Amino acid sequence: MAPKKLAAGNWKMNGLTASLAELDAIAARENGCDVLICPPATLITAAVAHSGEVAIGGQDCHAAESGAHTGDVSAAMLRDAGASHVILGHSERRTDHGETDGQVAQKAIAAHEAGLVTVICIGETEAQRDGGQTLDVIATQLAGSVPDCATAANTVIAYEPVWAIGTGRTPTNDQIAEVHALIRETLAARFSDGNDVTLLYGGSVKPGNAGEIFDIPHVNGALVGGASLKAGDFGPIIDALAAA
Ligand SMILES: O=C(CO)COP(=O)(O)O
Repeated sequence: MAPKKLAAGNWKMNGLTASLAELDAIAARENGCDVLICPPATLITAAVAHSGEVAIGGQDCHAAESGAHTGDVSAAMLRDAGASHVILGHSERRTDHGETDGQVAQKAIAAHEAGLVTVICIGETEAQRDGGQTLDVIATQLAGSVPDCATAANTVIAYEPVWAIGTGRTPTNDQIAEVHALIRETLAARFSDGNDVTLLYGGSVKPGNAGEIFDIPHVNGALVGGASLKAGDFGPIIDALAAA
């Protein structure tokens, strides 16, 4: 089995009911590869009714099944709302909420138990890249954030350099290739089906740079923020992936 291609959109804290028109437009296309949209939790149930072949995911979940965790959402709740995927360990959660690799792994275990596919995010800060620590950071985050129950069927890894998110800056193709090769090598050594895990790149992916990024070895798709909010931007990214 080869890794599946996946075009994933992370709407972050954007989207009201009216935004589902964008999802309708994506669902109505001939997409030619797997597509996932992760709207805010408030929209998941409504999004599922609009999604057609497009998968719907959450943006985070709690590691516990239920309990006194005001404001949090469990993996079972996401599943119950119709989600099939959940993003975990996004750098905005690692930075804003102090999430650690160990916590991300616990959430991933809970998500897999609930039957969700996890999209586990890793990536270096600008200071870490400037300090020559990128590959060490990636290796540490992979070892700590990806649980032993991960398989190619229940896990997707997204490499998102923190300094490339929402900035319009992207690493060079060689820099992306170097990190993706390390991720592939690490997963292949640790998991029997590690060669089949879908690997995404994320950070300022746009219609204009998507084709070039999808030609990089071991890049099987993208996790797209801003450009996933409008079907007119996300559609050409999906097409570039389908054509890659
Ligand atoms: O963080 C991201 C996706 O999770 C990337 O965001 P942008 O595509 O807006 O840079």
